[in-house]
Amino acid sequence: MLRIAVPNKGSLSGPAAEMLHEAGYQQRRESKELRIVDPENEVEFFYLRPRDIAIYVSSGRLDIGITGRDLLVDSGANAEEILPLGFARSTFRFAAKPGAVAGVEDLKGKTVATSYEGIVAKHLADRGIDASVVHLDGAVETAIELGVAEVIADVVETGTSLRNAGLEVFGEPIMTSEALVIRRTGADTEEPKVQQFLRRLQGVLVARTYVMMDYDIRAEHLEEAVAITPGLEGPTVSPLHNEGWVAVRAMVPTKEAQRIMDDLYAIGARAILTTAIHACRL
Ligand SMILES: Nc1ncnc2c1ncn2[C@@H]1O[C@H](COP(=O)(O)OP(=O)(O)OP(=O)(O)O)[C@@H](O)[C@H]1O
Ligand SMILES: O=P(O)(O)OC[C@H]1O[C@H](OP(=O)(O)OP(=O)(O)O)[C@H](O)[C@@H]1O
Ligand SMILES: [Mg+2]
Repeated sequence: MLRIAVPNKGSLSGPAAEMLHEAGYQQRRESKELRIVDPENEVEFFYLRPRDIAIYVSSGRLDIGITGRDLLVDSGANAEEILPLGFARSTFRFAAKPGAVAGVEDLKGKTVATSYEGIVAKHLADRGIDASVVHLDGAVETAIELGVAEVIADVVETGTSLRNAGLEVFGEPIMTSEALVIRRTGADTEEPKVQQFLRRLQGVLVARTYVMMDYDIRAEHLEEAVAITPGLEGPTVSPLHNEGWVAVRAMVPTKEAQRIMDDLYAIGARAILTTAIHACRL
């Protein structure tokens, strides 16, 4: 039975459970449940604190975990990312009162508050900057107002929390993060059960990012049309009853669907339709 760690709280937990559900796995019904068995898929899910997941996976007791890249790096655990999942996207950045700090080189002798001590201490050490790091559990933005630190390093998504606290980012992002599937470093990812799990999640990712596009076009414009919609392995082309015309079917990225429809229309395609993909195995 495959043993998988899933975040039990915070920004990762809802989207992770939703993705697993879309991939056909049973998920817990109550937020207090700490583990469930999905006998049909031969998987056991453990609901753990996101921060602890890399540690469990590195111990080898759990086969796979879902966590954030920033949490993985911060933990220093012996685990590696095997599939990025595209949600909980964020950057990790320094911030301070406007004008208080010119750049990272200015941090010498200052105090930095953060919940990600591992990332910050390494970032400073790599640059030979001697600054103090204070660990706080959360709501780090308030640390400056309350005099605990001059600088913070925290997760930034929209920047709203920083703005509300009257703070500004400075320097380059320390890292960019998103949710990941992780595995113990060096563990065999070719194992059939692991591969099946990854293929299912990849199916969800593809279904979320692609739509199926169908259209009719005169055969003499087919090559031009195929250049616009190359599909994954190549589009399906079928003859139409109406001589001189063909029907084309190809997957296209959802974000580009409207632009692609305009381009196809411009070269003479008609009856251009898109349909959602509910599940897929590439
Ligand atoms: N506002 C956000 N937008 C996107 N991702 C976020 C956001 N806040 C946290 N994350 C990501 O979620 C993960 C942190 O999960 P965790 O559950 O510890 O934090 P949280 O969502 O801040 O929850 P908590 O309420 O426990 O602080 C990290 O990978 C982080 O990058
Ligand atoms: O840039 P934004 O869109 O504002 O998002 C970033 C904020 O979201 C998270 O906070 P959370 O609500 O989890 O509280 P926490 O600081 O206590 O973890 C994170 O720690 C930032 O504070
Ligand atoms: Mg938080």
